[in-house]
Amino acid sequence: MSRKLNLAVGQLGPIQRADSRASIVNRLMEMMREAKSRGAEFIVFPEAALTSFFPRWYITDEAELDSYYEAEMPNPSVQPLFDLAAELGVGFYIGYAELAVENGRKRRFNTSILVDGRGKVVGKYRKIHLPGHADHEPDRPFQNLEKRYFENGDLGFPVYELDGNKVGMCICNDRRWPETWRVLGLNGAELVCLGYNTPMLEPRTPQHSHLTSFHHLLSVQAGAYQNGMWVAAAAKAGVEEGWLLVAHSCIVAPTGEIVALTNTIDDEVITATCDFARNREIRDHIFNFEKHRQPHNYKIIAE
Ligand SMILES: NC(=O)N[C@@H](C(=O)O)c1ccc(O)cc1
Repeated sequence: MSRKLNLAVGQLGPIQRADSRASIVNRLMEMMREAKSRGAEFIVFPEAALTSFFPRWYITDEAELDSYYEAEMPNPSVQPLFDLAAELGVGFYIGYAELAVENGRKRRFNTSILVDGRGKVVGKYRKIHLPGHADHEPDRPFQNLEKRYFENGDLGFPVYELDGNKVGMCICNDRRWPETWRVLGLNGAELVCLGYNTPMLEPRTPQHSHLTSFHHLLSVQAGAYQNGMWVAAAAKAGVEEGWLLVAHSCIVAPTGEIVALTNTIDDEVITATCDFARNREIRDHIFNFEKHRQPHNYKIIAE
């Protein structure tokens, strides 16, 4: 019998600046309960799922900036979500802004974790491709200051054993880069979890704004197909602090087919059964890496 995972994606509607961590954690818990009632064993939540997407603002006050980060994970405000995961036996992926102190230095990362069905953290990823800019650009309608507020991730693209399945992670802008998916594929991922906050308006290339959803799905479907992996992609969607974020959270099969897709811009749960035998249909044939890859011709992409 093939190995299967009943999977959910928990799309979040917007989080406004004034929303408390407790109210957000309640929304996540409600979606986790719904996922469980629909038979799911694992749920994927968005990038920066505990706060409004603060890189849209130029923040000069350090204490204010720190208030968007988690210095520990779990911490008292998110502990109820971990407790519920253990109670229901539902693991999860979640993104958050991480504040770490390493060798006496404050470090900031755009981070995600994998939590198993016992409520235990089994893996961490720090976003590698940071979009945007490091300096205030006052002519923009909103900022995209990820290069100011985060360091590039330093953990590579690890793949973790999670309740018997091989699971990798990436975050938002990472999905646009084929290298992300290929490295995860080479590392053995069977399922990749992805959270994102993507504004519909492209301030520097407004002629692409109507393509935002297309580019999102194009990237995720290509990543899944070209590496024979399942992908679960969770948006923070809807009108957040006045700006519309793309929705279209989805579960994509190793064939590149969308098997579940949200149809709102609010909190919404979608589910699908991942049959890991389907990965082999791709990886044993059209994308059989051992047989068909030609890495000596690819050196330029890693230089
Ligand atoms: N959180 C992210 O990485 N978001 C980026 C993305 O979706 O690639 C993104 C894209 C366009 C923007 O104008 C701002 C941010």
